[in-house]
Amino acid sequence: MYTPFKHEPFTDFTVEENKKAFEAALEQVKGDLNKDHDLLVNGEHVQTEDKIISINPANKEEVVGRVSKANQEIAEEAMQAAVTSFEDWRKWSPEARAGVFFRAAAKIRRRKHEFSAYLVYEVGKPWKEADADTAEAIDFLEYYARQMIELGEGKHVESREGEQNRYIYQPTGVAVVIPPWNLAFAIMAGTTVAPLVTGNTVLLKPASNSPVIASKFVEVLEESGLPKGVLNFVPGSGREVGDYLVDHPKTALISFTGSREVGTRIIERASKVQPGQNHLKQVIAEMGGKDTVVVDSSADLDTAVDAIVVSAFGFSGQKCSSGSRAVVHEDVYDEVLERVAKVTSELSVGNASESNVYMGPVVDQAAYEKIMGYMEVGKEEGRLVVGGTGDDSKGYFIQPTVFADLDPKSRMQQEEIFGPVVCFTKAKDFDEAIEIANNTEYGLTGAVITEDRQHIERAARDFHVGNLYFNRNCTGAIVGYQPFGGFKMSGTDSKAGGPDYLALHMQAKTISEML
Ligand SMILES: NC(=O)c1ccc[n+]([C@@H]2O[C@H](COP(=O)([O-])OP(=O)(O)OC[C@H]3O[C@@H](n4cnc5c(N)ncnc54)[C@H](O)[C@@H]3O)[C@@H](O)[C@H]2O)c1
Ligand SMILES: N[C@@H](CCC=O)C(=O)O
Repeated sequence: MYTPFKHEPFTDFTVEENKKAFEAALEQVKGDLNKDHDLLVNGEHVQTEDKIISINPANKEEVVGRVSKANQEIAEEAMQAAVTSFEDWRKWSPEARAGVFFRAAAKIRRRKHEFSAYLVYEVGKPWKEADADTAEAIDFLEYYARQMIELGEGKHVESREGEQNRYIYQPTGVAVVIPPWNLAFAIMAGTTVAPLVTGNTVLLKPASNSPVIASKFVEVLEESGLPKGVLNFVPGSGREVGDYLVDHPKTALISFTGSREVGTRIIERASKVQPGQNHLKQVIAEMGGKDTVVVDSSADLDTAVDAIVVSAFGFSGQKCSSGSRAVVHEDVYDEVLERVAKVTSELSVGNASESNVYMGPVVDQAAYEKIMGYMEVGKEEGRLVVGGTGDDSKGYFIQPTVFADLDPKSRMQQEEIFGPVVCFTKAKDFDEAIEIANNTEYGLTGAVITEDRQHIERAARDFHVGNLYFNRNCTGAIVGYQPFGGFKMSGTDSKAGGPDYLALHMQAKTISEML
């Protein structure tokens, strides 16, 4: 028997004991940096000459780890292992499979700060963000394992005289999992565990900015009793290994989370039937966002300011759920803008390993240059209110930035910047605010700050996003409470951490038996 699902609590770092424990974990992990990490192919640890060098974005000199890189030959071996091991793994009972992930969750919980410390070093997450990322990873393991047990019997369909009917779920086959670097633990773990616990075998190709945390997770799954070949770890270039696996005729399912550009490319490639392929590939693709916080004239302005700041600058705006647009009713526009600018100018930016830092670096040089490029666009299209500067001499630090008076159709209000930048646009009334909010190609998250019940109902009906929040920020979905996934170009609306998610990794089978 298993206990009911319970969320992993966040750590309160104002408690001295917790702060000390986290400092100790940072110290311990620092001593473990710059080590080699292997591939995992058919249960064998494999090292290659060619490595992904994972760097601390807060300190370019610091190597977090050196991760062996797969090529197409190794990817092929891993694919064969996944195909072979599927025949046994798919027959494991849901309880037996779930048991592996309950054990893994327990191991991660015991070493929670250690995993979070890796996130601090590898992707520059401030303590609280790193802790939340690890907690969400544990939640995904616990939640999906329980869900699989519940789905194990299938769902009820009617039988009738002389005929017994059943409706059961069976795994799809070999899954290729391609996660992003930003929720480097939670999304990587969640998208890996969902296909595994449902009986598929997996090839995990981690993001090149976060292969070390992925390698640590794979180690835990190995120690938790996953049979050889069921999970294969194949870090490598997206274009080389990613394309090879996406195109492979034995690939049955692709679970991708990342940018719109790569996601739509994967959907297109996966739709092409390859020689020797006699099935259609299923694709889950969760992609970018251009998320809006709408502030109504009736809004509580303290709530509005907090919602805009947290949405825009949490993890330096590097979340698909980041609120990079503020659409504010003209009656309160000037006041909200002034107050957001003040709070923004006081946010601390620095090395994420320091406890009091609100915003760490952005993830790498390419991200730094892209975001700094948008600063110039913003100055041309709107008015720079605060921030706009960066420093990449030691790490990739960018000041939190507010632009005002943007045209809703401007590039700043349409393109995903994925950095610490929020752009204000004025709306003459609530209808116009919702129209502006909807007017992007994305449809992932949104928030509305209002005290008006009719406006709540209007937005609930017409604000076209997968995750809509009232009177709070638009980030931080919690497993089981806020199943997460977007509409339009934000993805295939596969709600991660929700009751329908596992079914996307399985095929439903109807069985009818004459009695
Ligand atoms: N909707 C969501 O749930 C969600 C969650 C997190 C991040 N995101 C989005 O992810 C993006 C940021 O993440 P990113 O920079 O890692 O995205 P990305 O698209 O650059 O990379 C995502 C993954 O795809 C791989 N990849 C790159 N090229 C590939 C190819 N040709 N074939 C196969 N795989 C390839 C990368 O190595 C990485 O593992 C943002 O757009 C963000 O909004 C979306
Ligand atoms: N699920 C996360 C966002 C994932 C994308 O980066 C949130 O709700 O903030």
